[in-house]
Amino acid sequence: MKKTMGAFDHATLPKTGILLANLGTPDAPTAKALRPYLKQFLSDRRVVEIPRIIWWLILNLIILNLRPRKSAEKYAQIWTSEGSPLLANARKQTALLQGFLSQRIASPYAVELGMRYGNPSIASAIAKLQAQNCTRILVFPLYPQYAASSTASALDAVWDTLKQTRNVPAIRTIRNYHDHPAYIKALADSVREYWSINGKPEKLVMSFHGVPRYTLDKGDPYHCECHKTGRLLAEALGLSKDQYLIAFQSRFGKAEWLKPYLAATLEKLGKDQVKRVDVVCPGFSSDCLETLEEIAMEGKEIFQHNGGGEYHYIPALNSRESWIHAMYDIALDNLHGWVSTEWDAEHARQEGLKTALRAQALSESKADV
Ligand SMILES: C=CC1=C(C)c2cc3[nH]c(cc4nc(cc5[nH]c(cc1n2)c(C)c5CCC(=O)O)C(CCC(=O)O)=C4C)c(C)c3C=C
Ligand SMILES: [Fe+2]
Ligand SMILES: [Fe+2]
Repeated sequence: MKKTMGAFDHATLPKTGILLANLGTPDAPTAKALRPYLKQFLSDRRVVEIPRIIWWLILNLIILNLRPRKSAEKYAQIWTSEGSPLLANARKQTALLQGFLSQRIASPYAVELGMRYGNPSIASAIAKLQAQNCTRILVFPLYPQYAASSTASALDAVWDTLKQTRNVPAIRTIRNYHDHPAYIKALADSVREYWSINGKPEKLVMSFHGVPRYTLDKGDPYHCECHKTGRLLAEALGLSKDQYLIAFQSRFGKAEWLKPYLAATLEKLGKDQVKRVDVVCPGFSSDCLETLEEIAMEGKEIFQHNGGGEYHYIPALNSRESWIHAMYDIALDNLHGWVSTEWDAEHARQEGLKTALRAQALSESKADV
């Protein structure tokens, strides 16, 4: 009989898998590639919560006819020789974390990247981890602040995949790390480094991806977690309350989203003739369409069109060493009992396990089934 992915095998040692989960991106900056990506994204009930029939009509009759072309034009402006910045950055983070862990974790482990929408899918990442005999998986969403539309949606994709799996691994999930000291330090380091090269602004704007206002009313902690990250980053940078602002970007649709909107904030700062504004996006672990086009290009246009002075976008954490270090710290906080950092003890444990497995396989191969 054909064995399924991740099928039990007596003779192999179990590993711990780390599944880095991010949002995903289209395969190409074209309307043809944008259509299935947007269809998958915007059909997610965690992302759009309005009644299905009404939304089905709006999505299929209006949005999927107009948005793919418009979004493709935006993606074309930020696409690189390595493809989508979000995917290229997430791949680098995966490889760097894998390398970083190899110097610190003595137990067998594997790291894979899965995207909630598009490729490589979360299902393909889980299949790769299971093929490497990972019997335990830590799901690490690359969203520091929890939102149902990002974090919970990534977890939905994990459960949906596991529903179709016989030999389900043990699962742990990281809910958030908006106030983790290593994450805040990585953010503060990146801003300080930017300022040491480019000088300081009159105002620092911390811009987070928006979500509909009703999600806050229904109990989503995202708004509060963004504010806490903002406050901790300001404290780490020694900023007073009048030196920084928190705003929310990327409003989608007609409903009210979290306020203040970034566009209105930049418009006001421009009208107030602020001499220099820097914008940082602490919620995005990788640069992507939302930072490189909406913040670095559109934001600059809004600020300066309204009379503002210099405008700087401070890059996302991407593959900064302090961020890879923070990813390691956050992962390790959630891997207690699953991995060891003590090489000699772990080596002895692995040798013992191998011997026990060999003996067990031998005795079971002799036993009647
Ligand atoms: C913090 C992370 C994110 C949350 C929360 C989030 C919510 C959310 N997004 C949309 C609609 C769109 N977002 C789009 C792009 C996009 N969104 C995030 C992150 C979060 N979204 C990222 C990192 C990106 C960029 C992806 C890339 O390829 O670079 C898009 C697609 C682009 C476009 O057509 O504008 C849409 C659409 C909603 C409705 C929502 C919460 C309800
Ligand atoms: Fe989004
Ligand atoms: Fe956007």
